[in-house]
Amino acid sequence: MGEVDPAFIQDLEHRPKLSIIEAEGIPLIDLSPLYAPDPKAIEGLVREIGNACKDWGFFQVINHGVPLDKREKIEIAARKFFAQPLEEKMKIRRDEKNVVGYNDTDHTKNVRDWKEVYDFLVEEPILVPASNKPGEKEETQWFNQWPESPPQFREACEEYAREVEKLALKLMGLIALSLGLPEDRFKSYFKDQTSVTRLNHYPLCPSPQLALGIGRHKDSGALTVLAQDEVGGLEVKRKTDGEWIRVKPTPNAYIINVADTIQVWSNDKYDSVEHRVVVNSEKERFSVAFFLNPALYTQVKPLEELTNKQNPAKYMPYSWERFITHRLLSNFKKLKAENIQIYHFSVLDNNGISAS
Ligand SMILES: O=C(O)CCC(=O)C(=O)O
Ligand SMILES: [Fe+2]
Repeated sequence: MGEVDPAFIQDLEHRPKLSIIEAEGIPLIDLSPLYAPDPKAIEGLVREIGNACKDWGFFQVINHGVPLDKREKIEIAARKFFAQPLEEKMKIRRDEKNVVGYNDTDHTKNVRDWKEVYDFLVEEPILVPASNKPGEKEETQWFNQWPESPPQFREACEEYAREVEKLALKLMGLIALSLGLPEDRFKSYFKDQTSVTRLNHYPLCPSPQLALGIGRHKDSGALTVLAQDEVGGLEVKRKTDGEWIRVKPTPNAYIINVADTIQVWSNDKYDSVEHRVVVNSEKERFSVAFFLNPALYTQVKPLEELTNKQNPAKYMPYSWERFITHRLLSNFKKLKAENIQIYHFSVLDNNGISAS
């Protein structure tokens, strides 16, 4: 990636501003009560999590229980992997058959992102329909594609994902409690999870005012656990006024965001919030995102306990299989139409995609 190809250039309204607003407001939550259970402390924590989900859709956590050495190991492995020549990385490139692996041509809302990524499934293989055509009968399996080098890359990735998965599931328990539900309310959805871990590399960009590392978007799963390095660049759209707020790097903290599936389960009590990544011309940036996704056979719909006559379901049920296959099979190329979104299943705003 040298000069800025027009494919990367954002429309004027989406270009990053030169002035940065750093996020004082994004809550920093101490999870230590989880590990020294005192019922009173957990109550306070649940309240904090609920408020953060409602007000921001984003928060950072410290004392989260993920060992620092696992994070350091995957960060080193990621740097070594991305530092290899392109032809080496292209050996494990993602395509319509192998939906996880390396890619350097992701588009978000039809503009190319200034980044390269490596994805792997947390549980594999996953048995899926061979295409996202309606009525597809043929099945195929999704597998991880591991690079030959650097050595210990696979081990670093797998160990990291196991630890972050525990944190993600604990957070789902706290979120359930914050919605007035039993702690294990969401547990069964993740028994056969389709979670993905993504290594992101944002190279130096000669024109950071024109392009974005990843354009504005919402994550589609349940929640995301993100490790960003010390460079910074993640921006969150503040709910109160729509301003883009920079999330300040906090050493060894994780950034958590509510994603689309929680928005639907909670019947819009918690929103999935837009975010994006600004790149820079002096420092390359790395991040690791763990997307906690439900099982393929999940029918995503507002939880019955959270809906009633006064507050009817705002979404029609939709199949996670359909949603994720659509996203994974299309996210590496320019689309003619907008990608699948939860509002396509909104009861009020259904513009034609049937919820099968
Ligand atoms: O790199 C980051 O800080 C965020 C990446 C992100 O939002 C994503 O991969 O969905
Ligand atoms: Fe994201």
